[in-house]
Amino acid sequence: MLTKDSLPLMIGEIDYANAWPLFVGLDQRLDASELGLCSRIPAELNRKLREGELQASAVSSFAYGLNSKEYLLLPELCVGSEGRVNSVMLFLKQPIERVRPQRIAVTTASATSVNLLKILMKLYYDLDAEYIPAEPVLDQMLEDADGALIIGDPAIHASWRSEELHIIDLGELWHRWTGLGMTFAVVAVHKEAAAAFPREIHDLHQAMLATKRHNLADLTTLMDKACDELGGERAYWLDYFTCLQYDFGQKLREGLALYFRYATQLGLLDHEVQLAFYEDNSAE
Ligand SMILES: C=C(O[C@@H]1C=C(C(=O)O)C=C[C@H]1O)C(=O)O
Repeated sequence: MLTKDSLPLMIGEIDYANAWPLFVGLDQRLDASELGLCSRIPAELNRKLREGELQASAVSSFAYGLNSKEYLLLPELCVGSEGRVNSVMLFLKQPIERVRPQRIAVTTASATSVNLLKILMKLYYDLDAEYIPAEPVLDQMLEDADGALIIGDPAIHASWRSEELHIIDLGELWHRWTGLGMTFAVVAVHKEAAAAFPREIHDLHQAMLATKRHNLADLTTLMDKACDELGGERAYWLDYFTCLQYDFGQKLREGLALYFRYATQLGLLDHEVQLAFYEDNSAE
């Protein structure tokens, strides 16, 4: 049970550049006695939120689907794309039109993208592959597989040095197939935390919206940080942060609802998922 001793609430931050617009500078907008941040890869955040070590977190959209009865979505916040995402990519030794991959190594960091890959392989390509969970190290993954799914910063680095490989950008393929956006990550809050700490969750939501607006209004800070910490050119990062979408608009919500329907149809989820949003009652 959550009590006043539960403060500060712990909030999960995705440890990849794709989530920076929602998190860079966020700590300065939070009261540290109310809210603290914990930065991890998505799979760890998914687990920590489920087990109650975190009260709210950016998580894989698929993790929201698994636990949708316990979670609420914070409105107007997500990591998605309507087209190329540039960091959720399948690296293939042979073009898929020529050789159908039988064994695909998939990063253990992801939940959304691994299941998106399964959906695309089955329903778009009519292909039953074997999926082998693996650390996201391209060369190792390809030692014993026809393809490798990698997400986040490791995918960006892999894409810079994979000339001989054939790359499928999953955001782009999803958009070409469905005409919709794809939502890779959402910000979910435990229903119990939203009920017990309405003011703190209100503050978190407002701080994240303000952080997002500030970071996207001028991408200079994020581009410089990315060049310093991850390498590459400013032009690359300008394109990267411009392709990504953070507002969870209609095309991304519709895309996510369709993704959940396909996941249920294929038995990747054992229930239907409705998107349920947090409503700010903090003023009552
Ligand atoms: C856009 C991306 O989305 C990420 C993909 C996730 C997943 O597949 O579970 C989780 C969080 C997102 O930040 C990326 O990895 O680059």
